[in-house]
Amino acid sequence: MISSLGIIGGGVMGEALLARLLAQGQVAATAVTVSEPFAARCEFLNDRYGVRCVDDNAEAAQADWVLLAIKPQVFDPAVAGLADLRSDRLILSILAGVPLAKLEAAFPHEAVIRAMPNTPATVGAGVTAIAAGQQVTADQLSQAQEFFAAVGRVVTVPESQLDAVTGLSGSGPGYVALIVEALSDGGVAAGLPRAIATELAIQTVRGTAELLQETGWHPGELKDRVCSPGGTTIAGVATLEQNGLRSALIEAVKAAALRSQQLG
Ligand SMILES: NC(=O)C1=CN([C@@H]2O[C@H](COP(=O)(O)OP(=O)(O)OC[C@H]3O[C@@H](n4cnc5c(N)ncnc54)[C@H](OP(=O)(O)O)[C@@H]3O)[C@@H](O)[C@H]2O)C=CC1
Ligand SMILES: O=C(O)[C@@H]1CCC=N1
Repeated sequence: MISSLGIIGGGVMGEALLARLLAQGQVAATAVTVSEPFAARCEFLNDRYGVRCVDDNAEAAQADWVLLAIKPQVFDPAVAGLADLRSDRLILSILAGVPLAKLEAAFPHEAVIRAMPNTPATVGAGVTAIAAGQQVTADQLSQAQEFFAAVGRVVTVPESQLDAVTGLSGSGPGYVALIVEALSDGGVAAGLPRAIATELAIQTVRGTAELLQETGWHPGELKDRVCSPGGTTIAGVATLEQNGLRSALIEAVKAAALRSQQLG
């Protein structure tokens, strides 16, 4: 159980993590302080989750655990003055691109973890990659793994891989949402009602992911199993290849990884 948690930035990801940590009993609402400049948002978080929400980052940063969930672009002003408040906190950052060196320079006396979760965290189906800073003990690393396990799977990676993680799984839900929307559009173009087309698209993506995960099949093997000789799927696959689906996705991950580097 987390003794006290401060969340700096009560936006999409701050709320996603908060909601799941509360639901999993990893922290009590009375032990959480969120700092968030947007008053209406603060009121919402307070009403919905029973946590204290303030517009002063220094208040949230008094906690034993501090989760940085602000945009990378406001990192410097958001953490200014927070280093000297305490010297024994565990600092967790989910900021895209911001490297451990910069985080450790901002919190020089403390253990810092850089992490990259993703939005399916909202429903406990996320995946988070984490990398530990120089002052993190084995105990703190396993506590951080448990923290992010509240929102899905956790992998530990060298920090050098975190921008690539950001390009793939951090940003990936955006790509998959686009794919689902396009599949639904295709269904509508082929004559389906929109609601049915979207339901079929979502369940197809979900079922395919579950099948791959449960069987451990290589994705190519699954593709081969779906393609009947001279059938429908190979006609669709050939069209995807002509239109560059694979290279579009590869380039998307590379572009997002590069952008993550630039944000740091
Ligand atoms: N969205 C995603 O899928 C993922 C995001 N991330 C990372 O998580 C972080 C947060 O992203 P996300 O939740 O999407 O962003 P949001 O914009 O939804 O959340 C950031 C929150 O921080 C608030 N804020 C702005 N300035 C300050 C400040 N100086 N002090 C305290 N709070 C401030 C914002 O308020 P206001 O709106 O009023 O400006 C906003 O509510 C980013 O660093 C991002 O890289 C990581 C993984 C996935
Ligand atoms: O788009 C972004 O910058 C953030 C980081 C990963 C997902 N969303």
